[in-house]
Amino acid sequence: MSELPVLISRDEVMRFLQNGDLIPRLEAVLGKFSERNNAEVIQPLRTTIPLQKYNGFLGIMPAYVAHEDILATKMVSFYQRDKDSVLPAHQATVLLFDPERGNVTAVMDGTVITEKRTAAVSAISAKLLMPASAEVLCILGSGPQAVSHYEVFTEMFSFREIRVWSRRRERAEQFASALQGPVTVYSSVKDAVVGADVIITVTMATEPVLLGEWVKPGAHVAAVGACRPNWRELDDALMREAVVYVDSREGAAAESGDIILSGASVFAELGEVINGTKPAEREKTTVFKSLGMGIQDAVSAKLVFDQWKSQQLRTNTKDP
Ligand SMILES: NC(=O)C1=CN([C@@H]2O[C@H](COP(=O)(O)OP(=O)(O)OC[C@H]3O[C@@H](n4cnc5c(N)ncnc54)[C@H](O)[C@@H]3O)[C@@H](O)[C@H]2O)C=CC1
Ligand SMILES: O=C([O-])C1=[NH+]CCC1
Repeated sequence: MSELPVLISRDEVMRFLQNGDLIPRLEAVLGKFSERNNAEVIQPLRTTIPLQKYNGFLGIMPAYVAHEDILATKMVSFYQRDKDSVLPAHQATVLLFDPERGNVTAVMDGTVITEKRTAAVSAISAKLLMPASAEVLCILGSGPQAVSHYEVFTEMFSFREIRVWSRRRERAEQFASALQGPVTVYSSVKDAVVGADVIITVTMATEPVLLGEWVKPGAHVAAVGACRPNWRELDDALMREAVVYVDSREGAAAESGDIILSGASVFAELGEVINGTKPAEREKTTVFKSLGMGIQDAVSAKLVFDQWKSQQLRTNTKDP
């Protein structure tokens, strides 16, 4: 009989998942994924169940990463909430398996994993694609993804100015006052993005909020929202003018309204740039269209579990 799985809480995931450890693992697995060797990385397209009655979805994201021997599945629910709703938009759980025996070894909070690994992947895109002299960062949206993006972007890069816009100004103000450093709140998207070198879109919009005519030539856009084939965050002009990078070509072709509805062509996967098989067109306007991948959750969950086990070992050796 297999042992019962351990339960790893939100606070523990927060403590164990540090960007410095996470980013190299994400880069490695994105590179492996783009090699398209099915014996190395297996990640079917996300299965998404619509919950029409509640204006939401349940996404199921299994993955196997052979070089690290990680088998995991994330289940993530996401909802279009009313402006005044206090319910969270996203909640997730990750199951980590023993790939040899087939039993679940750990059940852990996946909400923090989703927040941190998504932001870390956007930071990898910026490291590769943003202009060399990027000074102004603009964040559109003020939810948990805005917070995790702010955290990793300020940890990894140094910006002279950071701007935020949100659908409700008071939410943007709350976001700005809860953070460590100075952030300027804008009431209009146009004013927020004009002149920005890096723009992160982390909204729940279903229609374009960011227009190409406002985007500075050579800027880098990390487009993180709009994960349904009929949802948009960016307009056709931006999608067609920019060099478009994605996390997964298959995922983008099936799920990204910004790509499907604009007819934009995908230039490369981030993993191809990491592998050196496609160039990073830093001097051009670039869009990284992120949708999220099960392999990103799998490597994050393994890192959390390894840290959890090390902590258990330290505690047990202290208390004979
Ligand atoms: N690419 C990826 O791997 C992942 C993407 N996401 C996506 O990132 C986005 C942000 O996630 P959270 O911060 O958790 O969401 P959230 O719902 O907590 O925050 C979303 C923000 O968008 C704003 N917003 C909502 N509807 C809008 C509209 N129609 N127009 C403009 N702004 C609007 C809200 O006011 C809020 O500031 C979502 O689209 C989510 O699905 C989330 C997880 C992973
Ligand atoms: O990768 C992910 O977990 C998600 N992408 C869009 C909504 C949730």
